[in-house]
Amino acid sequence: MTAAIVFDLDGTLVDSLADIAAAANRMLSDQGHAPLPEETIRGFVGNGLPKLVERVILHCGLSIESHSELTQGTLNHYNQASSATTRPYPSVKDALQRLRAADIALGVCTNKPEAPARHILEVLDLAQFFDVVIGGDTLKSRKPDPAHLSATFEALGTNDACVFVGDSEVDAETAQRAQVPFLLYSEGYRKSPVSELPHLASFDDFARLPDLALRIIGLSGTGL
Ligand SMILES: O=C(O)COP(=O)(O)O
Ligand SMILES: [Mg+2]
Repeated sequence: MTAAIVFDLDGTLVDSLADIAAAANRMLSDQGHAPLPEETIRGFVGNGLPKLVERVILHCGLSIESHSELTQGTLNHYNQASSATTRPYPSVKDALQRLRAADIALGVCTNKPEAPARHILEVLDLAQFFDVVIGGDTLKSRKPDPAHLSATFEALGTNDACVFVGDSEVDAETAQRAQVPFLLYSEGYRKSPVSELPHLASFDDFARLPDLALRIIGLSGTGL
């Protein structure tokens, strides 16, 4: 049996909001539209780039007919500067190191397109920890479809002793539908109070994650 932990990316492993907002605002600028505040765009993150662009279009009163073109335009901008300011949250790297040292297989299940997801993990020196990265455009399914998460665990070669770690309503729903224990990182892009999201435990500091996760998957660790 291989124990495995799968992580969400945006708002969980990395704080990527400023680069996402910059790409959306460059697309808006191409359309002659004023930029949106980062806080507004924060509320649009979670269901992947096409959905984010759809939310921007509706918010700004642009034509939904141009959805494909504006999604491609936003992705082009994002691919040019996806790691300009994006950084791991504090203690993420140490936590991943500890989990790998405990022989846990690690994967990423993100709604971000796979290419920028892999790029960010490389640039931030996090790619080394992950055997599997499945993006929002890798499969036909994406979170909250539980198939996206199940496929990530299957690719890691396990369907036992699993934990999913994420930051959002979408992640909580995905875990619930896939029947995987869910750990909620409370410092990401969630819109509702922690108490309204189904989760086994929450944490606000990655220094706490290894003990928490190891205890849940029954290996060791010291306390929830
Ligand atoms: O791209 C998004 O909308 C969210 O990405 P995430 O699944 O890594 O949080
Ligand atoms: Mg997220």
